[in-house]
Amino acid sequence: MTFKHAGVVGAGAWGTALAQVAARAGLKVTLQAREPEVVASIADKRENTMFLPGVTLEPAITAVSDMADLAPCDLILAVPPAQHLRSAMAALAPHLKPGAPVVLCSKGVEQGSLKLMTEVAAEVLPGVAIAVLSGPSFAGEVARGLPAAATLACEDEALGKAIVEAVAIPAFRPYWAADVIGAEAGGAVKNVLAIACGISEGKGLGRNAHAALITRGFAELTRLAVAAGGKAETVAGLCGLGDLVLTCSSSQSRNMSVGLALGAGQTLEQALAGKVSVAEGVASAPAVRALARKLGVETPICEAVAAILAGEVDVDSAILGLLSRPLKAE
Ligand SMILES: NC(=O)c1ccc[n+]([C@@H]2O[C@H](COP(=O)([O-])OP(=O)(O)OC[C@H]3O[C@@H](n4cnc5c(N)ncnc54)[C@H](O)[C@@H]3O)[C@@H](O)[C@H]2O)c1
Ligand SMILES: O=P(O)(O)OC[C@H](O)CO
Repeated sequence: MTFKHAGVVGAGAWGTALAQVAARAGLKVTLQAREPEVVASIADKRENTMFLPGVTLEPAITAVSDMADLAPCDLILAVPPAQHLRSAMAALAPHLKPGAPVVLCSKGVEQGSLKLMTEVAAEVLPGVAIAVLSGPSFAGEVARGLPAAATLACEDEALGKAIVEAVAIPAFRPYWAADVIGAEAGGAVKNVLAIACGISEGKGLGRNAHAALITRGFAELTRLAVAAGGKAETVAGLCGLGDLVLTCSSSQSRNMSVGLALGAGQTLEQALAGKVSVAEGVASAPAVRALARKLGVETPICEAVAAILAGEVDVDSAILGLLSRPLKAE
């Protein structure tokens, strides 16, 4: 099984960076953008000035507006924000080449339905082979060719390894795993935990608190992934622990940045003002909280983030609440 032509749905920072990777891996790439100005800037300047400025795009990338232009693609990378995956895949469905697999690259849990991305895709694209790409990967670094590694999860081992072969380059190393649920759960929950780490940093709570949040947050992420049907060993890899460490450790993260602003005393509205890019943890926090409750999983840090974002509790009270929890075995 080989692929020649990748279609990328969503030309935000990550969709554009993945288009770069696919082009560098030797694929022809059609990048579908929602914004006409993105299509124009790629055509005119070879640059996505709105979402990934400062990176010259590979000649093999063509930007289009119309989903129908993805009809010849034999491999699809789906990279819209998580809350728009359903509508984007519904728009793609009539144009999807028969047999073309779809790799889900969005990180989040759908509000309302509380569904993971593979569950959403299974509903909108019945019968289509699905894979998940997730891991520690800031788009700007990947697009500039700095080294990164990620998990490429696909239940069908032969297909998963064929996708790995198709998109791998020395500077972007996907590792195959069978466990799609573990891979996507890690990416969804780490965004919520990164907001918590940002709040801690913004409040000046210190490095000890930061390490405790990452570690106890990882316990929450693991519990939720396992309860959802994933495996603990999957989230101990790039798509879970790896991405959690990255996202909780850098102000390059949009999620951590929102937390930093909240911790410094801004309102959520102020923290998000003027941003064209998406901080997925903001939309996913209430869904992660509701999903954890539904599955009977204790996630006190995600609960605290969801409560702060919803305005149910202020930052100081939420921190006090976490520090006052009953002591227990690790
Ligand atoms: N940026 C990264 O470093 C990175 C890395 C890995 C994964 N991701 C994930 O990739 C996904 C996309 O993030 P991004 O960083 O590429 O986006 P972005 O923040 O750079 O851009 C916003 C995206 O949202 C789209 N959008 C806005 N409103 C929309 C609507 N109503 N319907 C459909 N699409 C809409 C825009 O077209 C654009 O593609 C997210 O789930 C994110 O977690 C991002
Ligand atoms: O900027 P963030 O917080 O959306 O994180 C980007 C990627 O998910 C990091 O792997």
